[in-house]
Amino acid sequence: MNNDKQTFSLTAAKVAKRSLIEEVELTPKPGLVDRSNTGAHQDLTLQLMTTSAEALTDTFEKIAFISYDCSPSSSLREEIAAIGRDGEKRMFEVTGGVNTHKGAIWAIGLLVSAASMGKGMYTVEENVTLAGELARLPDRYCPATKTNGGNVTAKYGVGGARGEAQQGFPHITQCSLPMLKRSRADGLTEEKARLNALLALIAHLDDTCILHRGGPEALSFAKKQAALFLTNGKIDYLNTLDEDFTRRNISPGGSADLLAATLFLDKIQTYKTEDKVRREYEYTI
Ligand SMILES: CC(C)(COP(=O)(O)OP(=O)(O)OC[C@H]1O[C@@H](n2cnc3c(N)ncnc32)[C@H](O[C@H]2O[C@H](COP(=O)(O)OP(=O)(O)OP(=O)(O)O)[C@@H](O)[C@H]2O)[C@@H]1O)[C@@H](O)C(=O)NCCC(=O)NCCS
Ligand SMILES: Nc1ncnc2[nH]cnc12
Repeated sequence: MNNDKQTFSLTAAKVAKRSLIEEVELTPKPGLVDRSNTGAHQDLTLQLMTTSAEALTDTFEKIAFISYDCSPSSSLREEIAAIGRDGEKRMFEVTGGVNTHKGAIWAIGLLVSAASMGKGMYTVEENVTLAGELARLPDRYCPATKTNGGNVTAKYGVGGARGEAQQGFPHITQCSLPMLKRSRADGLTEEKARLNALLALIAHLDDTCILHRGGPEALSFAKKQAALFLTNGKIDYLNTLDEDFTRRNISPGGSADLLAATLFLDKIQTYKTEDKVRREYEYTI
């Protein structure tokens, strides 16, 4: 039993880290850091994002470990929040104060917890439902600090990262995951399937990162351009979008986080079926 708990916790953490790295390496992404450029960011690099992802493995492992075979409860919510905040601290330490993965720690942290509650056996629907339940529980120790997301959610009446989780990640279940699966079923490469999934998120998400930088006009521009890409589907068009987003200082950082969360959910599904040797080999990287 303890062995299973340790194995799953380590596996979930490695899957989480890998999902973060796959997200940042996916290229070309509009306005975001990728293998070609740093998009609309002056303080982020591919190396910094990778270092940040690697430093977070331990956070995800701890979250999985304390959640294993549990049910959502106020005490679990508060324990996870404390580990998540330590993770944010670690992220800021290794990045020299740059916010690389705050939204991802939140979203993937909750999903790691849910997956671990089900010992890796739950479906995507069960995982997002439990993660949502956990996110709706109060956290008495949440500091009342002002955040970019907090400012724009109040100003424009959008749900932001907190709302997305509390509603059970509707943009993952209704946009990115179906798009990822449909694109694979249509025979597209894995890279193109992931780009489609990202653009499906950008086309629909009220991303507080975009709102904070450019207000509703920037958000509406990003959504329209992403929807256009999904109808025309040409990779070249993504390079044009990358230039446009970067020039306008648009960064769909929330969509990037949710893409990583989508990849996590997609991969963790195979835990129950994959043979152990292959799994341990694959998740070592
Ligand atoms: C619930 C929290 C995530 C806190 O949320 P809040 O909205 O108050 O805080 P923010 O600091 O603004 O972080 C939210 C980040 O979430 C991403 N995001 C945005 N919109 C959405 C959305 N609709 N759905 C899901 N996720 C979304 C986004 O992350 C990306 O942007 C980050 C860069 O943002 P920022 O620092 O603002 O950067 P710049 O634009 O460059 O700003 P300046 O330089 O101009 O200042 C980057 O991380 C991207 O990945 C949002 O930024 C959560 O933190 C919380 O409450 N935690 C407590 C601990 C806890 O309970 N944990 C439990 C689970 S572990
Ligand atoms: N690839 C990326 N570029 C910029 N911000 C991000 N936040 C999460 N992933 C990101």
